[in-house]
Amino acid sequence: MSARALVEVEDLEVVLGTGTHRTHALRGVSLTVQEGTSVGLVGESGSGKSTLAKALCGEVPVAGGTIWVGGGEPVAGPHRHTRPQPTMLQMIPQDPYSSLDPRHTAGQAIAEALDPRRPRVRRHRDTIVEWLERVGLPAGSIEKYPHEFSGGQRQRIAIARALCVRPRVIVADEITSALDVSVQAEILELLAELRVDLGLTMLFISHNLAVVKHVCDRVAVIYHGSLVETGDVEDVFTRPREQYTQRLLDSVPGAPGFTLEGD
Ligand SMILES: Nc1ncnc2c1ncn2[C@@H]1O[C@H](COP(=O)(O)OP(=O)(O)OP(=O)(O)O)[C@@H](O)[C@H]1O
Repeated sequence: MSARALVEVEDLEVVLGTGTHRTHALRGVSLTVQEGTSVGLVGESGSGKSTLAKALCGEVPVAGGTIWVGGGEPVAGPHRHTRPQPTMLQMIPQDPYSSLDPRHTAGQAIAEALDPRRPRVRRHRDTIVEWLERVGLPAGSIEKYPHEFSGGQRQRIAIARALCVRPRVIVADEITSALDVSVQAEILELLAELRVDLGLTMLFISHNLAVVKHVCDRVAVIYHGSLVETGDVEDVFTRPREQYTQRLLDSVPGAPGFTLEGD
């Protein structure tokens, strides 16, 4: 693992399902995420983006290859399958409607992340309020239940839950796809601010190339389970080397030179 790499994936193979539903979801994937950078992962639906995110979090079995998160021993590799330390890597879930337990208040949700063995709101009140405010929610949100929040507010709670343990790496898998277009930009703006404040390293998965261009320094293009092109986001999007990347860029309305609103 190179000196500043926080995530390193080497020759990763993932096979999902059984029998006729068996899919070779990742084939020989190698990827490095350097500390402090934001790497976008793009590719069409079914190309393997979520599978790679899950493999990093230890949520799918690895059939071959090795994953390191934060150096030291690999988290996944031959005869080894563990989850990264919560303080090393956290995932922000895609759907804030299903990721929060409807029976738990926002305060409880954050307390569970902070202290899974003793998730007492009273004990962690100050830290919980600090995180609620940091993600743009009032302190009074601590007593409220998920159904009392909008989708965007729920995603703010999910972000607070992921970041309150101060992970060094964040995996964000389509974190705005379940939200109204009007709040998507607000959530991305919040994530960008927190990333700078906390010096986070990020793997950012999105089918929206304009958003990736806005949020990421580097990009990796995945096609049928294999990485076909990796590089500086500006270079790859303006001078793609691979035909598949060009096709992906051509599928964006208005490409080339596509922009995000306000970009
Ligand atoms: N549990 C499973 N069993 C069998 N095949 C699966 C399973 N989960 C995913 N797959 C298959 O693995 C491949 C990669 O899926 P994955 O969800 O990683 O793609 P994706 O790029 O994230 O797609 P999307 O953009 O639609 O979320 C797809 O062919 C998918 O059908």
